[in-house]
Amino acid sequence: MLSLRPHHTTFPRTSPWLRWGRHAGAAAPHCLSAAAPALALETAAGPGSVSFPILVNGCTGNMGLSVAEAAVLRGLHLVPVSFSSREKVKKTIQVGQTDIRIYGPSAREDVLSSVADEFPDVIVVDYTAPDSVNSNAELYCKIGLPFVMGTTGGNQQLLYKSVQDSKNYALISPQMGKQVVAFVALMRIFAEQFPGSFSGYHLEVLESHQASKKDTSGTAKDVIACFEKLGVPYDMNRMVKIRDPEQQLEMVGVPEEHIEGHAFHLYHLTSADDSVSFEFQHNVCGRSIYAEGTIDAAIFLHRKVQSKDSKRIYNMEDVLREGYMR
Ligand SMILES: NC(=O)C1=CN([C@@H]2O[C@H](COP(=O)(O)OP(=O)(O)OC[C@H]3O[C@@H](n4cnc5c(N)ncnc54)[C@H](OP(=O)(O)O)[C@@H]3O)[C@@H](O)[C@H]2O)C=CC1
Ligand SMILES: O=C(O)C1=N[C@H](C(=O)O)C[C@H](O)C1
Repeated sequence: MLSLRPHHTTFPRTSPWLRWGRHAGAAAPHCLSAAAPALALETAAGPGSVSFPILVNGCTGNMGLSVAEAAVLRGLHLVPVSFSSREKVKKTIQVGQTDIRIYGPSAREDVLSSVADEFPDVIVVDYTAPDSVNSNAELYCKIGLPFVMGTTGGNQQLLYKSVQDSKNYALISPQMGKQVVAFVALMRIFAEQFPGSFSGYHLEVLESHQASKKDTSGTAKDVIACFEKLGVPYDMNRMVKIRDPEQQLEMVGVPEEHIEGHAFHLYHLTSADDSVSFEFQHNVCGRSIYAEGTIDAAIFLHRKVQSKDSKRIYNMEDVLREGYMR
């Protein structure tokens, strides 16, 4: 059975990708082709450690909740509000000692304006859904709330334009896992140093995520852009996106306990005459790598805002370059 487990150590006689393609590729599913907020804050900051208010949008979801929990553990003040795409949501979510009240879309602007007044040094973190990236970002920019955008998708060009035009501060990255960010940076440098060096090669890309993931991997798109600079054209429609839990267990080798939260990526390059092949993988189980990276990103952005840095838009590579790699 094909296994792409992260700790896979034996060198396969044929590449996992080829075996996968032969047995599974054809069957792979083409899943994608208002009221003022309560102000009680929680902090566990020790003496000397940095602390500031953080508002996590998307706390009803997996990443939002993980980031809120990580924020409390890192001693940040969790602002007790978050939002939902649903109007009729009457809900609070408990994170540590804090009850986070969930508001519907129509309350967003009033609640966020109150937050901006009450917590002038707040950093917003967004882990919502691809179709809310642009409207959320526009609102943060309108109110002047610095934000970390972890949500993937949306119109990325428009996202950058909204921040540029408003002169707001933002850190935007489809990948917050610092070691994965370092890998993508390496691929970018590789492509810049040796453009066209893989001309004539053929690329196959596979990504597997939990069934609830709505979009194509934003990280895979960034890595593919590097392969294109290396001389390998790629049609995004060819990407194999696995969202079916059974296939993930049996063919991808995702551990059962991580079917609901994993991100496995495989890039396979073959020379025109099939005599040479390269393979790159990054396989993540769970979400802690992203939650930790997001808190580092928020701390980084908070420092930039406080120091009134002239640069306003950042990514995770900026965070790593300033010493947050660990
Ligand atoms: N940058 C990175 O490193 C990572 C990025 N991601 C990205 O983060 C995003 C979220 O992922 P994940 O947490 O797994 O997804 P989930 O589906 O688990 O959670 C998303 C949550 O967003 C809420 N939501 C949807 N629309 C809105 C809106 N307009 N305003 C406020 N809340 C909204 C939904 O709640 P409701 O139904 O109540 O509206 C839902 O609970 C995805 O784009 C994913 O690709 C994920 C992991 C790492
Ligand atoms: O939705 C996810 O889970 C993930 N999304 C990000 C992406 O689309 O690149 C990062 C990681 O793959 C997990």
